Amino acid sequence: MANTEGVLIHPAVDNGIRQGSPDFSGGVLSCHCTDKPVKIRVGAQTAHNHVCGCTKCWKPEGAIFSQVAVVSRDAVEVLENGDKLEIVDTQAPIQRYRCRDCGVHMYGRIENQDHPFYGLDFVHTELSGEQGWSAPEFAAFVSSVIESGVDPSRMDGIRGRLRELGLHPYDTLSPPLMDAIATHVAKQSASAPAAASQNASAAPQQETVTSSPPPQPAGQGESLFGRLLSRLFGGGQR
Ligand SMILES: N[C@@H](CCC(=O)N[C@@H](CS)C(=O)NCC(=O)O)C(=O)O
Ligand SMILES: [Zn+2]
Repeated sequence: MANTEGVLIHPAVDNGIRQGSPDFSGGVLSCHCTDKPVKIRVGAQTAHNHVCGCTKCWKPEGAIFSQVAVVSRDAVEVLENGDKLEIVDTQAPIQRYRCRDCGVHMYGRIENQDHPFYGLDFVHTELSGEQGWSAPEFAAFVSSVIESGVDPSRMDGIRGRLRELGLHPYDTLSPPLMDAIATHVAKQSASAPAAASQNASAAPQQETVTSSPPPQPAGQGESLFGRLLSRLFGGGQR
């Protein structure tokens, strides 16, 4: 049994997980600026809340995981000081809007309509004073915390603590989300022109989900899973 004593994940979960309210219908997120804070209305309950260990998602000071959930992009509205928002990485599949003064990420948006999660924005509900937001359900990209400087020897304790909290640790996303992504990619592959997938000497196909990874020529041995990861997350295989 791993020693989980003193392992901190994120302030929103370290003292136990607060359940969401079924009738909760949203609130206002504020950045950390005391002067002219950016304010965003999220006008609906969130879904698929989780803690994420990747290096891209915003984490509060000292936390090794972020807490991030999705909501329909139609429910997200910039209320105040939107002129302070800047996109962290315009090439990333998720365009994260941060306050240029305090660095807090206010929302992440997918502009590529072929992305499996198009239509959903990513938000950090801890930025709101309201209670009732959907509770975190699992831990994603757990091994990625090593990329942020966590010593690999701590991983047993971190995974053990996540399990104690009821946040099952995954090194990508949870199985239902990975299945949804794979279903989307499989449908796209099935509807692609037959000639493109049958002719190994054909020109490389354009990537349809993310803009960042170089397109892979059909028939050069890359697995469906590899294509899925690079299309979704915009990098190489992990
Ligand atoms: N190991 C990588 C994983 C990054 C990653 O794939 N993050 C996921 C979860 S947030 C993603 O969807 N990335 C898309 C993006 O950052 O736009 C890291 O930690 O930087
Ligand atoms: Zn992440």
